Amino acid sequence: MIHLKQGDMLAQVGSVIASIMFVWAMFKQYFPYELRDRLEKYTQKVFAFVYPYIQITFHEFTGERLMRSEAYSAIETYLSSSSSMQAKRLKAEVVKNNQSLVLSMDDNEEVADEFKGVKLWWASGKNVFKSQTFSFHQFTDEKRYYKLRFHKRHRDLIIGPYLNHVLKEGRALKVRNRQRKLYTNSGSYWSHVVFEHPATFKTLAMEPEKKKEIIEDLITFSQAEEFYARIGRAWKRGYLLYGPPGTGKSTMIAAMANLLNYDIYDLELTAVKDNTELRKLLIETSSKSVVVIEDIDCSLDLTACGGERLIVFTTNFVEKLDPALIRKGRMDKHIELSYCSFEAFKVLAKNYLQLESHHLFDKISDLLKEAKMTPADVAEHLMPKTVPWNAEVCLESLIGALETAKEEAKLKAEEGQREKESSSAREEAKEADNKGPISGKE
Ligand SMILES: Nc1ncnc2c1ncn2[C@@H]1O[C@H](COP(=O)(O)OP(=O)(O)OP(=O)(O)O)[C@@H](O)[C@H]1O
Ligand SMILES: [Mg+2]
Repeated sequence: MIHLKQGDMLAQVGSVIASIMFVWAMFKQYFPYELRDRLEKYTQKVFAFVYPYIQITFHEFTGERLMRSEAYSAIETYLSSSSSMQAKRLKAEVVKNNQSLVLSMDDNEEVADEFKGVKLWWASGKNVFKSQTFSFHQFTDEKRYYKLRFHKRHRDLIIGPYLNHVLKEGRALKVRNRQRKLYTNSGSYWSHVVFEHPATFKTLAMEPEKKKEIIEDLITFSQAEEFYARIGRAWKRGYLLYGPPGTGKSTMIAAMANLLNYDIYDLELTAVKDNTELRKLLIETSSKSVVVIEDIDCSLDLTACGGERLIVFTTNFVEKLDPALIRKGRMDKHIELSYCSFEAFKVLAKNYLQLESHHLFDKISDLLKEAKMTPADVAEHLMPKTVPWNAEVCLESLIGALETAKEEAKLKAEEGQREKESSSAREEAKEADNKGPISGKE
């Protein structure tokens, strides 16, 4: 209703203006210059009083090559949040691989916005051009735009802080809505697929304290653009994830990317010929991304890529890595992923079995202290095995496997002990042998 009224009012103002223009043209022909000049100034004042609004138009396509304007698309995204509440006609677009729907206002709609107590209006519209290229081919060209209208007394607030706020919010929303990508390299070229990994920190089996610390570190990094600029360091952070196979290193990388809404570049070093190729690949990575280098075993020059990147290395054998490679600055944060603890088991039990407690938990807690089992193996026992599904069967199966693992570990330890004893006995006998003939000679 409000929008219609505003439209009517504008139409009326328009016809009044047209009449004034006509009378003014007649007047200019018949009256002396001084009088005209004074009257012109006066009418401008009256005009500004009658219509005290400023309008700014943002066209969809700009520049000589008619590129889609970044400002237009940021405004479109920004308005999508308020327009879905206010506008009556909306356009729908599906993003994030058919998972979410983004609504934006349709042509010739108007929505109001408020900034620091000041009200302003955004209207969408389009110009339609018809062009005849061939005798029987007619093209219709539509050029869309947004028009921002506000009272002229708020000029400074709107042109400066408000428009900055709109562009910033719009870009941030776009990042949140975008479909993320998983890049892999074959040789020195990246190719990508849609990145859709369900892992989150919530489902990652790990001690809650350790998890919290990592999440805080990641979020602090992602918000630290100004800090890095101030201290004069590139906005990058290196993580080293180490631990045996199946302890969740790759899962954690997916959870990191999901937490920060970053793309993933999975760098396959064996496919890279030399440093020039490596540099090319790194330069081509985009910001807001995790560059992953799995099973790192050699030093690398990673100075080539720009800011807002996490670089994550993984290894199964941290003790074999060159200390120069893992020093802070290259790998700022070292995270150990290890065999399943009871805390980590509880996360898995909650995710897989929706169990917070169970009478078998105490037994499992004791067994996990004595038997080493990776979260991947524990998770395997918690997968549904019977129809109907039964949590106790899963827990019993895990207990059985833990007991076997404990037994094996015990046997291995005993065997190790026996080996040690027999080798020291051999050493002693050898020593005695060596001593024997010498003492005989004496
Ligand atoms: N900490 C964990 N939390 C939740 N699930 C886990 C965890 N660790 C392993 N898993 C499960 O086990 C599977 C294998 O784990 P993942 O690939 O992350 O191990 P990894 O440490 O990267 O092993 P590798 O050293 O062989 O690359 C995952 O798909 C996941 O389902
Ligand atoms: Mg892995």
